[in-house]
Amino acid sequence: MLARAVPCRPCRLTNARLAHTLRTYKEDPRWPGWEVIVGIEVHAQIKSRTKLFSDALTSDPGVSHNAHVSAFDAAFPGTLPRLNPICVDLALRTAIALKSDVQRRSTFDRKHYFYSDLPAGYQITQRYEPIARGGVLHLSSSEIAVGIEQIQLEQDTGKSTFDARHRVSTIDLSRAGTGLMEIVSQPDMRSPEEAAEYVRSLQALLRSVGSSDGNMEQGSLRCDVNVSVNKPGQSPGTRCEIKNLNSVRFMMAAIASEVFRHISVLKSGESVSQETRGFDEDSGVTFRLRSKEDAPDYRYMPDPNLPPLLLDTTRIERIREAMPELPDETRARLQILGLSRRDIDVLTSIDSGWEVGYNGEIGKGATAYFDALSVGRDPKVVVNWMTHELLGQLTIRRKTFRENPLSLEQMGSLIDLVQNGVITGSSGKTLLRHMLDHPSSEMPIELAGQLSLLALQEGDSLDQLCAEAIAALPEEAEAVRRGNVKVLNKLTGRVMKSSRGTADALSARKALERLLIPGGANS
Ligand SMILES: Nc1ncnc2c1ncn2[C@@H]1O[C@H](COP(=O)(O)OP(=O)(O)OP(=O)(O)O)[C@@H](O)[C@H]1O
Ligand SMILES: [Mg+2]
Ligand SMILES: [Mg+2]
Repeated sequence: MLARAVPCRPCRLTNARLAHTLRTYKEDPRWPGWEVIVGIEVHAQIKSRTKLFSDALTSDPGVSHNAHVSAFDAAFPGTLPRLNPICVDLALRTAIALKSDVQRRSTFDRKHYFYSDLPAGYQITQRYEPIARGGVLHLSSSEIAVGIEQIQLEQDTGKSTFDARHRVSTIDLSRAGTGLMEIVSQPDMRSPEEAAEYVRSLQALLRSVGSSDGNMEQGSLRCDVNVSVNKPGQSPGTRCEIKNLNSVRFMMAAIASEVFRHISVLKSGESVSQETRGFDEDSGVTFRLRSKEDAPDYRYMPDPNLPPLLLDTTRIERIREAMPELPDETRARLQILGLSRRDIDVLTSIDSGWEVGYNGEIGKGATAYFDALSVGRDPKVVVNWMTHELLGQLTIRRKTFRENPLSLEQMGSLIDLVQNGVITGSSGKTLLRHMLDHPSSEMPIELAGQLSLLALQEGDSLDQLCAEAIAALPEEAEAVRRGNVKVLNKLTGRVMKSSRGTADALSARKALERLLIPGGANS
């Protein structure tokens, strides 16, 4: 019975995982008669100021070569690792957010291989006893839950670059030793789209807990994708692993290309052999790196310099209590406020920096900005201004939300001016564009005055504009006088145009009626 399923080691089958295994097969028109299974290993760089086992600073992309390297990162003999507690705390935040089972005792192993960007000749990882096991990630825009197999801490490598012109390889150790979390999923995805959704949901989750900035383009999140193909109802096929995919788009293309390759191998009567493959971004196909037979022997062994990591309940509970709101909780809350799914998608997917920093302080995130703006204001009005106007105008200017120059006070006051009829909606938009083009600390009300954008109230100046419109369009005015009120729209349009949007359409229409139809309803 499902509810009684007992977790088993080493990969704990949670109830969610078991329930998911029972997912019904849905035919995909791209590959009718075949079922696709995808499991993903994500390497996420831990957002810590210093490295996993040394005091050297972690680096942003673009930092000069070998700028941040300690003697330990360069594998000087006699240097010893010292575990960075911040990296552990951030991995714990991730584990708790993924409902993973934090292990009270975990250990570190050496994975040996020879490569020029790995000065020690081994990488420290957690092969046998990872920091967390099990867990689940609910995909944001579907009902699907993907099981998590385990989360392990490990070191990143350096970077080697081959300069073909000068025929030299350069080694940059600034990245060497940066903390990574390897998050291994269960094979629970069934299409390239679900894989993409998994990665995006995971990115959102990591950002919300502040444990990684999860940026694939900048290399702070990298994916290895495992793909297999089987006939529906049969057991899973042999998996091939595609290494080091650095964009969601390429990952989807790599999965599709691999699925077609497996199908053609199987159709030709042969069997798929387990391989590690790469993805060629130009041709859009995967290529063989090595087969299972020539897989390297990593000679795993416990690292003798690192004692087991023992975590007491107090430390785990302290972190659990300080957990910020998670993306699915945010979505549920925004839904209750009456926001549409589309608006929620936009708001929560904006690359806006830190929703919540490591110390729990609110950053300049889009949802935090929205939350602060909607205090005392209609959330639907606020989200409209944010998603349609502010984001729209930022996008036109090729700016991200991080570069939004409008303070909360300025944006809030702009919304209030429009809501209270001090400026019209169209003047509000003009003002917003002006404030984006000329960032300053001036408040919108002052700027509206300087730019003559204050709404024309009913009275002399509006009447003046109406009189001018009547003089400019005598035939239309006559038609209205004869009772054809439809033509009022044209005259109203004229007034709006000459007022440069500062006239309110309804007031202008009323004023025109009063001037043209004496004794009419509005006189
Ligand atoms: N039949 C399958 N089809 C697709 N994916 C699978 C299948 N079986 C397992 N997987 C996925 O393969 C991945 C295996 O990752 P794991 O880190 O455990 O081992 P590995 O790839 O052998 O080791 P390494 O970390 O050295 O790459 C998991 O994400 C798992 O979900
Ligand atoms: Mg792995
Ligand atoms: Mg792997």
